[in-house]
Amino acid sequence: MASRTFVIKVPATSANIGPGFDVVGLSLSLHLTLTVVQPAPSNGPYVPPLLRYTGEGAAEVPLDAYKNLTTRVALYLLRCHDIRSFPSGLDIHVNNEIPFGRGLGSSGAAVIAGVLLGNELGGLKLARERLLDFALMVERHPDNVTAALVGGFVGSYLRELDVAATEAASVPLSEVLPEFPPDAGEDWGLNPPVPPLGIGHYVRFGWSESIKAIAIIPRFELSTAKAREVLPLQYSRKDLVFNLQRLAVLTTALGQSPPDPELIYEAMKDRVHQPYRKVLIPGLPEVTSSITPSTHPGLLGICLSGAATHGFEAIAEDARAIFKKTGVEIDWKLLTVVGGSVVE
Ligand SMILES: Nc1ncnc2c1ncn2[C@@H]1O[C@H](COP(=O)(O)OP(=O)(O)OP(=O)(O)O)[C@@H](O)[C@H]1O
Ligand SMILES: N[C@@H](CCO)C(=O)O
Repeated sequence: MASRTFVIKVPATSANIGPGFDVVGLSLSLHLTLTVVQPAPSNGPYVPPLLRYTGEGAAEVPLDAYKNLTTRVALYLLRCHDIRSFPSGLDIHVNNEIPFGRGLGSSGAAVIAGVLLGNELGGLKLARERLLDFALMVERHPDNVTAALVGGFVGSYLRELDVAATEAASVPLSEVLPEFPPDAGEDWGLNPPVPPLGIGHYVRFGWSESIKAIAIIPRFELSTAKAREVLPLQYSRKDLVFNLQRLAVLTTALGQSPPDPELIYEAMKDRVHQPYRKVLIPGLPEVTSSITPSTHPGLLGICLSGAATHGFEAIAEDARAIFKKTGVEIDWKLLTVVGGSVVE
């Protein structure tokens, strides 16, 4: 095999879109891009991968391929297919536009980049559905990873697995992606847990081209793990029905042209996660209640992330002013909905 270069491009995502907690996701126009040079096989000594990284997170992300999330996921895929190590002399340049821990799916993108990388390096030719199984062994809620893989406005569910498959899919993350000792090199890791078939299933909804996303990005990180810790384990029937009613309307309403602001604004309300997360994001309740389609024409809905057709700057600047009162500085970006991951 001759030396080859390929590029993996994975979009950012926003999950939940209000009421669709752990169900819906949207791929957005910021990207994690890997440029990979895979040299022709040679008989020389084994050369470990060289990982270089620019952009968001460059100062904190590990550059050891046995510790970095993307390359560990790639290695997991390879080991599940009896390929014990990265090919010799691999050169990976990562350029990342997705800020970490700000609700734009940076970890989901890193995981999807990893499954696509493993698939390419091993020549595995796995179908998208199977790649999703591997991603779901690492990131266990499907909304971000599915939207990052397939692109667009996507709804997904995790299939109810039989007992053996449930056990196989529930192994601790430390067994799926163990911490590699620095010098583990080629011999590490026997029998990684192979994902059951068909864990996640999805459908793509329509998305009206006139709708853009205003990502309001606080200048602090909030890890998904922390944001999940504050959620209750049980909900009332009233709150459950509140969300189901809105989600059912929202999935179609966002695909209609022209979009109906009153319908969408109400359909983006949520009682499952946002009310509990307001303690972690001061200013959120005021932003979601005081910026409305009547005060800000063009606004369609606002959630932990928001959507509009026009009037973007006024919406974002008013959100900035509200957050500022609570001591939170923000940046904002106008993003479009883009296609899924590509390998070129
Ligand atoms: N490109 C990357 N390469 C390596 N590790 C990454 C990369 N992107 C994210 N990570 C890891 O994922 C962590 C962030 O994940 P987390 O799930 O907390 O937030 P998020 O994915 O940005 O937000 P959310 O899931 O709420 O949309 C980072 O701190 C880092 O450890
Ligand atoms: N649905 C998840 C997405 C975060 O990545 C959550 O809200 O915790």
